[in-house]
Amino acid sequence: MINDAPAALQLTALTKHFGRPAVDQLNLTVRRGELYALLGPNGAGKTTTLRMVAGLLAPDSGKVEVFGIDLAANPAGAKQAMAYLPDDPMLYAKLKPTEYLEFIAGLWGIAAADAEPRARKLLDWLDLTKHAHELTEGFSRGMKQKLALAGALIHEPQLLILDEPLTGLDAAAARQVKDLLVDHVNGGGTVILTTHILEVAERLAQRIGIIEHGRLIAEGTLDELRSQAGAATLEDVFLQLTGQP
Ligand SMILES: Nc1ncnc2c1ncn2[C@@H]1O[C@H](COP(=O)(O)OP(=O)(O)OP(=O)(O)O)[C@@H](O)[C@H]1O
Repeated sequence: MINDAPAALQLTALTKHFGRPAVDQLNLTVRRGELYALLGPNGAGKTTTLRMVAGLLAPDSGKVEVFGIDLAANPAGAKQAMAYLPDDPMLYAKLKPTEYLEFIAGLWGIAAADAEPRARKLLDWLDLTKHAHELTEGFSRGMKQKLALAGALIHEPQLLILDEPLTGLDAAAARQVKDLLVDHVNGGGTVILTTHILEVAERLAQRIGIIEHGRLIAEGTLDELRSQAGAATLEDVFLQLTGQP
């Protein structure tokens, strides 16, 4: 049962101000084996939250724990267990996908003999094998997004943290990425993602959190959210809770 599973990610009173609060005393738990969708209007604090979880932005206060490891006390240990895919991933234009993945694997200290089959499997999975020998500078946005995802997965992290992973992907690419995420969770892994595509949250997430002004204003399964709000669809729940017309 997911509800009884230990926490993969635990945020306690996480806070970040940029002049005004972007993330405000945020408490959030994602259980092991869960796909958790974090929704919120523009500027709600989703990306700021994920960047703090990934260790790219220091919180003003509060705590991030990844599988019980305190990110501030043991950043290397916490980061080993997770992967972060930003919404505008950076690739190296002059590398080919295989070279890129081997380079990232090298940063994680993965031996070439282990990295090579993993890279091959990921490229295959994301339908990039036919582009394996092309420079990434010629890649479309969707191809770059998929390669960045492969790079995030190369060290076989248990926790995937994904900021808008499906934006800009065509239907086939979106399906590949969704299948990969579902597969990760079915294999015992954990995913937290942000999305503005409510259908993605409805179809993929075991639990959904809605954040506004840096605070969690609702959380639950799709059915729980619908019945709490007395609304028929997630879109109705979302617009009702975030006070949008
Ligand atoms: N580096 C920064 N400097 C100043 N303000 C920032 C910075 N990063 C984020 N903010 C502010 O923090 C707030 C939260 O932004 P954040 O990007 O986390 O929102 P979001 O929920 O991811 O929004 P979106 O859905 O539009 O991507 C916003 O008011 C934003 O302007």
